[in-house]
Formats: sequence, C-alpha cells, structure tokens
Amino acid sequence: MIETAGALPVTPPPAPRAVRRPVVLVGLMGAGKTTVGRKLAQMLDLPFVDTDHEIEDASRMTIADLFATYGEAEFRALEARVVARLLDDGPRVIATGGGAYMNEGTRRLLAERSITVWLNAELDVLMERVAKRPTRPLLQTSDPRATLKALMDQRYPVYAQADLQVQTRNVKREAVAREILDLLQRHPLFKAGA
Ligand SMILES: Nc1ncnc2c1ncn2[C@@H]1O[C@H](COP(=O)(O)OP(=O)(O)OP(=O)(O)O)[C@@H](O)[C@H]1O
Ligand SMILES: O=C(O)C1=C[C@@H](O)[C@@H](O)[C@H](O)C1
Ligand SMILES: [Mg+2]
Repeated sequence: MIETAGALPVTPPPAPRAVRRPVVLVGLMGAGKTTVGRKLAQMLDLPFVDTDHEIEDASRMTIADLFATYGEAEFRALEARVVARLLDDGPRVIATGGGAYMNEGTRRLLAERSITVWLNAELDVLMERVAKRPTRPLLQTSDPRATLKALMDQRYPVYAQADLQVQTRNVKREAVAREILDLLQRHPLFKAGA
C-alpha cells in the first residue's frame, strides 16, 4: 500500500474523455490526410479508415481505374455513399478523398455528425508530396501545378468551413497529428463529449 502524507484521499486525475463523433480530415491531394489521420487515430485510440482505400477495396479497382472506367461523376456518387456509411460506424478517424468535402450533401452530413479538420497546405508543399505518387487522375494534365492551383482556388474557401484547421507546412506528420489533438481537446464538441 502506498503511504500518503496526511489522511487526505488522493483524487485520481480525470480519465481523458473519449471523442464520440468521428473526426474527419479534409483537404487537397497531398495535404497528408491519410498519413496524419493514421497517426491521429493511434493517439486517440480509435480505428482509422480512409475513404479512397475503402472504395478501392470494395470495388477491387484503383481510383485511377474507377475514374477511367466510370467517370468522375460516378466516383463522386460512390464516395458520398461511402462517407455517409462510415459515419454510422461509430467514432473513428476518417481520411477523406480530396474532393469528398466539395459535395454539399456530404458537408451537411459531416457538419451534423462529425468534427471536421482541414489540413491546409501551400502549393509548393503539395506539389512536392503529390510527386511521390503521380497517379492521381485529376493531375494527369499537361500542367499539374496549374491544375492543383486551380483546385486550391476553387476548394479552399469550401474547406475553410471545416470545424478546425491546421497548417501542415514544414511540420512532421506526428506534430500535425498532435496539433489536431490539442485543437480537438479544446473544441466545444469534444469537451461536451459529443
Ligand atoms: N507532414 C508531412 N510531412 C512530410 N511528408 C508528409 C506529411 N504529410 C504527408 N506527407 C507525405 O506526403 C505524401 C502525401 O500524403 P497523403 O497520401 O497522406 O496525402 P492525402 O491528403 O491523403 O492525399 P490524397 O487526397 O491524394 O489521398 C505521402 O508521401 C506522405 O508520406
Ligand atoms: O482531390 C480529389 O478530387 C481527389 C483526391 C483523391 O484523394 C482521390 O479521391 C481522387 O484522386 C480525387
Ligand atoms: Mg489520402
């Protein structure tokens, strides 16, 4: 038995409150949703799921092949259904495909049922990262940098509607995940145990 000075009972520290809503990462290709999401899930002790990987596993096709075979519109419809279904599976960290948050219905659903986090990154950082896997169908253009810049202009005002935002420039993936964790712990939805 541990002796304590005096007779005062020792109050144990409060257990960290578990997040009850899914935490959903949004942002452009190369922002780090998949890599940071996996780390964050470890830190929160939650399952991790990536919508692109779910879609590839379920269809047994790569995203590039899905785009080529069925077109972008079909892919988007499938993506919206996958995000909606994943929200029914309980708390987890969900990395979305870069375009998922652009769907208005998906945004509404995510606002009601999740905590969304935008991984914001500058063009140079994104270009460097997407170069590691040059198969992304939307970047199969004569000028991928200009394409990515156009996507930034179109999407950043929409991503900015997310509940939380982190800047990922020059920050290691662990540090990005820790920053999200800090922001989450201060977020009213997290504090309320929602
Ligand atoms: N904070 C970081 N620091 C350094 N490298 C990173 C960081 N985050 C991600 N990366 C690297 O950048 C590349 C793209 O990251 P990742 O695949 O996680 O992006 P994504 O947002 O999931 O993109 P997509 O929408 O195409 O799935 C990977 O090679 C990953 O290792
Ligand atoms: O930004 C996008 O629209 C995309 C991002 C990837 O995650 C994939 O979902 C697909 O390549 C489309
Ligand atoms: Mg990804």
